[in-house]
Amino acid sequence: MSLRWQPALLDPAAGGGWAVVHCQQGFLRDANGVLFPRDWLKRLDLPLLSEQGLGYFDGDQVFLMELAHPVEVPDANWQGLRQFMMQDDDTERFRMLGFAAQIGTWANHHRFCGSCGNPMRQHATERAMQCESCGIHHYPRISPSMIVLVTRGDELLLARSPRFAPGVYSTLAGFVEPGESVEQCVRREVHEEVGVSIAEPSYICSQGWPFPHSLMLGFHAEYASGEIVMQPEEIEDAGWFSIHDLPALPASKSIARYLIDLYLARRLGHPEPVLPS
Ligand SMILES: NC(=O)c1ccc[n+]([C@@H]2O[C@H](COP(=O)([O-])OP(=O)(O)OC[C@H]3O[C@@H](n4cnc5c(N)ncnc54)[C@H](O)[C@@H]3O)[C@@H](O)[C@H]2O)c1
Ligand SMILES: [Mg+2]
Ligand SMILES: [Zn+2]
Repeated sequence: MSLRWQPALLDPAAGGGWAVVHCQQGFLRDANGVLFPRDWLKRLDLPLLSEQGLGYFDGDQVFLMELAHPVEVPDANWQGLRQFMMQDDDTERFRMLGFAAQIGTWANHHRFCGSCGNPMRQHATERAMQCESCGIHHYPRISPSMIVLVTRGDELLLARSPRFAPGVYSTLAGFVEPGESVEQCVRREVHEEVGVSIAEPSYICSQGWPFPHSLMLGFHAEYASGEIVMQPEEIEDAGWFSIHDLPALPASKSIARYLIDLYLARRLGHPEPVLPS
């Protein structure tokens, strides 16, 4: 099956095509969706920070207009990326918007060179920003992060961050630090966040996660030793939950939920879930 959304490097100097409009607050949408005729948008007085060629949706060229702040457009409103994820059954559209949000945020944050302070411009043949003065390149930022389901037989170790929706418990996650392997990160983060030690973690699968630019590397690990000691600030509550009595869980499109559902399916002999790509 061919995918409806295909990223590609398009020249923003060319006219025509469709555009999504993004700023820190989300995407512009109207009754027709998130794609607007690009030439029509160009006639509006938009606070444009950057314009990027993104790729093809259903074979049509799609560009991104990254704005400094949200503006009022008649019969349109702004919607955050998380809302699209929660509402959208159209996973291809969410993939496009996740890509657009990451490229937009990156382009916004690389308008000036971090080395010499001069303006940056888009590289002609690569997805990169290049300094006009010192020549340094900046590629889109991706942050590798581990996510792990720790289990003890029929029990799952789940935790709450103060950022979660009320009542929701999830698997443990954390950013990989320079110089460490993902497996070392799994052990370190589990120890930092809940104080327990684990057996050798096994890799399950990965998921690009555009909040804001993570690559989630998903693991399973059996508990080895130690009592739960919660990390102040990061972890609001943590505990062992029976597979027969689980709390509210993360959104079904997340790898966190997939790792939990996969363990339950294997434990209970049910069909295995599929992680939405
Ligand atoms: N897809 C999923 O199912 C899922 C589930 C949980 C978490 N996540 C994602 O995993 C990532 C990491 O999880 P976490 O928030 O628990 O991380 P974490 O445990 O490492 O702690 C977060 C803290 O790390 C620091 N931080 C922020 N960005 C960083 C970076 N790029 N590198 C190093 N440190 C940074 C900040 O102080 C932040 O408050 C986040 O992007 C989060 O959105 C995804
Ligand atoms: Mg964490
Ligand atoms: Zn420079």
